Amino acid sequence: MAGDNSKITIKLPEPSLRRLPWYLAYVKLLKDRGVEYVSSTQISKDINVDASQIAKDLSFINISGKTRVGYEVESLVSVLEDFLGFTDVHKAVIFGVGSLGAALLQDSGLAQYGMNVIAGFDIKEELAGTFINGIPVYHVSEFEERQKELNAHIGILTVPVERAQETAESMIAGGVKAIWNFTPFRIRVPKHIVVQNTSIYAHLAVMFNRLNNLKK
Ligand SMILES: NC(=O)c1ccc[n+]([C@@H]2O[C@H](COP(=O)([O-])OP(=O)(O)OC[C@H]3O[C@@H](n4cnc5c(N)ncnc54)[C@H](O)[C@@H]3O)[C@@H](O)[C@H]2O)c1
Repeated sequence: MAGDNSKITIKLPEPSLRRLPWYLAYVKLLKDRGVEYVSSTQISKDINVDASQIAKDLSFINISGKTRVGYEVESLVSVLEDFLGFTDVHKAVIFGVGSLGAALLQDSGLAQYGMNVIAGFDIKEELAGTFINGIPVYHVSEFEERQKELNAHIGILTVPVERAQETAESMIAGGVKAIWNFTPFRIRVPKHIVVQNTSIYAHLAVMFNRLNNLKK
């Protein structure tokens, strides 16, 4: 059953936290198909994660299955979305509106996961005053002033690697509390700032490595 204290108050292990969005994507599909209940065994079969692991992961959030029928799909969707913070609106700004930054501005998928990108900032004068996907792009020099109204707590970092540290610092000076870092640079930040490094290339290395192991 869904409870009302399902927000992130519990500290669950990171591997479990990483699996929760998979469960969510899967149960959302079931919901769209009109399925009412799902068991951990069924989830396990379809997404290839051990059933006992699923039951354990879901025990961290405030939902329990019913004997024989399993979890109620609709409440599982809403409890997972709520727990993962996808129903909150996190306001974000993007620094570096180049090929990656502009692609992220185009991505409507972020909003579905609770990330509302409200502005882009770049050093290129010609980008200032333009809009991508309806989102305004400003010159970086305007950040502090704009931030008074934007009040974004998340900064998405897509500047060239050699600009990463200084840009992270100006984001923090402007009130950003969490940085989603797409650059390959390991930025240094004060302890209270959350940093999430994301690289599609890091996943490539894992894939290549597994592929090579297959050949042996
Ligand atoms: N994590 C990933 O999976 C992934 C994938 C592709 C690229 N990247 C990284 O993302 C970054 C951007 O890549 P790209 O291909 O979009 O580059 P790009 O050159 O197309 O875009 C970079 C943009 O940043 C702007 N910029 C430069 N200095 C700035 C500053 N101080 N403040 C604000 N904007 C500034 C530039 O004017 C440009 O528009 C690079 O660090 C790259 O290594 C990461």
